[in-house]
Amino acid sequence: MSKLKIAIQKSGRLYEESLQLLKDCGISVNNGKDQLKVSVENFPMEIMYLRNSDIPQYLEDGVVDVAIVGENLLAEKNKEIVIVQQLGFSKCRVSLAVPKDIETDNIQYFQGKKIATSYPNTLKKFLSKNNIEADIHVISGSVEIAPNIGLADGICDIVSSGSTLFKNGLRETLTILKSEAVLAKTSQLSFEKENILEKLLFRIKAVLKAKNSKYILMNVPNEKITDISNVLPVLKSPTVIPLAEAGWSSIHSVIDEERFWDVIDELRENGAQDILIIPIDKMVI
Ligand SMILES: Nc1ncnc2c1ncn2[C@@H]1O[C@H](COP(=O)(O)OP(=O)(O)OP(=O)(O)O)[C@@H](O)[C@H]1O
Ligand SMILES: O=P(O)(O)OC[C@H]1O[C@H](OP(=O)(O)OP(=O)(O)O)[C@H](O)[C@@H]1O
Ligand SMILES: [Mg+2]
Repeated sequence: MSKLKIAIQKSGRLYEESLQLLKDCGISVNNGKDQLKVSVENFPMEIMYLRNSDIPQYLEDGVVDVAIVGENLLAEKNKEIVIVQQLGFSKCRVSLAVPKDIETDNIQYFQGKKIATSYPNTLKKFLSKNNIEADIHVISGSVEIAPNIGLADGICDIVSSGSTLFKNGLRETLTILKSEAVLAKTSQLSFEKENILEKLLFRIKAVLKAKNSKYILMNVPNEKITDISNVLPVLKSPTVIPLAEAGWSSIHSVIDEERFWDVIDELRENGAQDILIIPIDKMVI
């Protein structure tokens, strides 16, 4: 029987959440120490631990079938790879930055300048789209140090919280692209493997949907049930259960994580009491 070969990062920014996602999908991973290839007992899958930067090539060659990788890296390597699902973690951006005493955010600043980066293709594409000619200096890490040691006038690198830029006296000026972890696949997957991928994707979607939603329940006077139901963004219609105390009901529903503070204010204004918000483990709709 076929097994889907999935690559995840061996160590680094993507490792923990990639592994956690697979575990949340019910895939039991028995990590042997320093084992780079692990088989899974309860799902037709084999896991390979690889360097993030090597993954696009392995995907293009079909050495691995699918992988969890940074979207920015796929943009940089520009290979024949299909993004199957955005995963919502390791969010960052690839940006240009300059020493903090340079006041302009104008891209013209970079005309004829030297820029250090680990993402030369992304940078080249962006500069040529904006008719800027610059001298690109490729380094593989610690890019933020380059202006301080006289290696470059600016940098192009990953920014997340911005603290690395700040600590190195730099300032973000222009964002080139936004990135998050994605599930990507090789362009030549067999029918059998596509089926396994479908099953995996079904589970991933249930996990992601649950992560972004909360179960909400509250007590409501019966005459307010309609008002409250109109406020709640529901899947179908809310569940209404009578309480032992006459004239009161308990309303249950699901709301988006992002919206719940706004909704809670409206619910209270409409007479809801004893509001509970509970995390959801999986959500299949
Ligand atoms: N500070 C950050 N915050 C959030 N996401 C990040 C951050 N830095 C990197 N990433 C994302 O995580 C991915 C992996 O980054 P990481 O630094 O762990 O590995 P790497 O240096 O690209 O690779 P390798 O595994 O080849 O050593 C990046 O491609 C990017 O998408
Ligand atoms: O905006 P921040 O939250 O400070 O994050 C940005 C930093 O994170 C990444 O480096 P990482 O720590 O992964 O080290 P690396 O260069 O060794 O990959 C990236 O290359 C930046 O240097
Ligand atoms: Mg890094």
